[in-house]
Amino acid sequence: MTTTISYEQAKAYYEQWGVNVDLALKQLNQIPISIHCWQGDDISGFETIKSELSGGIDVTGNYPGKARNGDELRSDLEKALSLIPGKHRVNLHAIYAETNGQFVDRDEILPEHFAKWVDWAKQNGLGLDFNPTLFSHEKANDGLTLSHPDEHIRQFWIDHCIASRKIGEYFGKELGTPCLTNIWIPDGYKDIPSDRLTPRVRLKESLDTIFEYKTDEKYNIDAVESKLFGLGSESYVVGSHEFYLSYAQQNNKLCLLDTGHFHPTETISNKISTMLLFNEKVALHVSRPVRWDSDHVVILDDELKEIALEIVRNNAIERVLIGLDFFDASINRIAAWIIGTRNMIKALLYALLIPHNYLKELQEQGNFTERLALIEEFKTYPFGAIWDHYCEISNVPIREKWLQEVQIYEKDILSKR
Ligand SMILES: C[C@H](O)[C@H](O)[C@@H](O)C(=O)CO
Ligand SMILES: [Mn+2]
Repeated sequence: MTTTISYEQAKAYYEQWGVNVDLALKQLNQIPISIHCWQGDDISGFETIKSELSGGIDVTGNYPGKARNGDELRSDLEKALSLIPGKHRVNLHAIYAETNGQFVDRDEILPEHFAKWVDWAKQNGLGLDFNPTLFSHEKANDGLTLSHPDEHIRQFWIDHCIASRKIGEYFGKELGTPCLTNIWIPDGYKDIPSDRLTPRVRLKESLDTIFEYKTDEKYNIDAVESKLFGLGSESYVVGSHEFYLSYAQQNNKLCLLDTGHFHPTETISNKISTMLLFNEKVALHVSRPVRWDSDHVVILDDELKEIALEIVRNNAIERVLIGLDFFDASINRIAAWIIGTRNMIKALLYALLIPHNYLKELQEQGNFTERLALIEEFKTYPFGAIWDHYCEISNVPIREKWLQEVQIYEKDILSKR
């Protein structure tokens, strides 16, 4: 069934307001979303000595068919990518190194351990992003890494982060698109600390040492990700938002905002404009916190739309690097990727179809009645027909038709694992 007629009608509704729908679709097509590989295997990774998931994060659910190795994970990602419109990126963690069964500790990982990912990314026209993994390891068992009182443990994680940035640089060189290498650490305390400063002094020193090793920004971009609390670090997290906001500013690094890493009613949409005013770029981990940093699959809710509106109306499409960060093991993992990523793209399309200049003018004039009336009316404009058209011209299934393909893949592939 074609959607052309309803698309033309829908387009006319938006064009009345001066919205150039064809241009919006072109812009949308150029926004890469960095899709996190770890939804595909519940953040297990491929290390020869596997540790339990730690770091104050948790994956719940036991849906069958999770990827057990690189080939399976790449095949699952390919399936998901084939059902998502646009050209995107894949975000890896260090635990996804492939070492041919040899034990390689985290401080010794090398670009060659990611050669299969790079070959695959080349074949599929994808960019790669990267994260050192400072959890699920015996040297992170007490929940402390770069701020650890023991200098040998700190050094181990410093070496891991430097090794990771070299891998990021290798990705950027090989793939012709810079890799975002993002450092997140779990460090914190369950109970009220007697000293908040000393661990932060150590974290700052560790980061300074990590960044003393210079990478070429053409190939590798560094980011630091904050957090408010985790499981077991409810009272204090060393790498708080203020810590990294200040660190990133002072050291010309990107500050990464994860939507699940703030107080439950605090939104990151309200932070983007300020951060854009004082920083060249901002990075995001879009997730969905339900009561806590639960990393539920991203849905098309008000906050997601508001994030997209902030990116689009502030002309910041190239300045906000959008990554996803959710993990749900209670549903088909490929469907999880598709639902979350399609929702992120839908939110961006929604934002691209709003007459922002007119709404901004209304605000300047103090015409809050018309501002509210239009914002609300645009919510029920025929957005779905434009989305369907975008899927159609992108050669991916429209509406829920992608689900059949996932069900077939589940029957043929996942159920046999
Ligand atoms: C896998 C983690 O979600 C990730 O590294 C980090 O970005 C995070 O958000 C921890 O809560
Ligand atoms: Mn995150």
